[in-house]
Amino acid sequence: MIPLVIIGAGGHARVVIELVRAAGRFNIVGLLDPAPPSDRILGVKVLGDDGALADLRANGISHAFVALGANAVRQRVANRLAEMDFTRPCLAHPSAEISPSAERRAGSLVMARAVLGTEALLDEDAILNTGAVADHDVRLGACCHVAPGCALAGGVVVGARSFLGVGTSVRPEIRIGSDVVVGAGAAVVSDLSDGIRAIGVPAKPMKGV
Ligand SMILES: CC(=O)SCCNC(=O)CCNC(=O)[C@H](O)C(C)(C)COP(=O)(O)OP(=O)(O)OC[C@H]1O[C@@H](n2cnc3c(N)ncnc32)[C@H](O)[C@@H]1OP(=O)(O)O
Repeated sequence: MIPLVIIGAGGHARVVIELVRAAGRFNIVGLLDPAPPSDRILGVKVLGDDGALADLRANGISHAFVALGANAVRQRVANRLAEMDFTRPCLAHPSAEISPSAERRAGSLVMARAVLGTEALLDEDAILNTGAVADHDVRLGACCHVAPGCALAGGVVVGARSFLGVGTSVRPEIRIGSDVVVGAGAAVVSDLSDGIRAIGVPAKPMKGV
């Protein structure tokens, strides 16, 4: 078992802890969080905040995973880990369906019962959450988050740090830019440019944004 430190102690981190235990490859040595809800989360000790990273690295811990839901924050912490020469593993729940031709990059996460299809890409620190489907040739950008139950048809592209709310459906070949937010239950049937917040069926930009 490879020792692993997890950054984060919130709801997302709790799901990651259970996923790591189910996958069986890593031994969680502790969590780092500046304001944890308690000093133990699902039995894992909180060791301090990010300030503990240097000591952990010096003591031979080489693997770390960022379990923070906020996309921009996750990216910032992941960059710091990379600078400190930590390895960010790709994690996947054993019940996930990952095509042998799909590509996953450092720090990416595939939750329970999610599907990553043929020649799909899950870029660095991106999240494919519980039961979400990213079908063939989908490209999920760095630090994006596809929430539970989303359905992305073939060839969809999602840019860096974009967030697709729970149950979003996306038509084939659609391009969603970077830093986009799509509201829960939306149906995306036309391209969305960078920075847009969109809701509804069909998805339209939110008023005043
Ligand atoms: C494991 C996990 O839990 S992963 C996390 C999953 N989380 C999600 O899926 C959350 C997705 N978030 C949303 O859908 C949010 O509502 C957002 C981001 C789209 C908008 O949030 P806010 O900016 O706070 O919007 P707010 O709640 O103030 O609503 C503004 C208006 O938009 C409407 N609205 C908000 N979200 C939606 C939506 N998804 N679809 C349709 N209408 C919506 C509201 O009814 C409201 O309408 P009104 O002005 O007529 O009253």
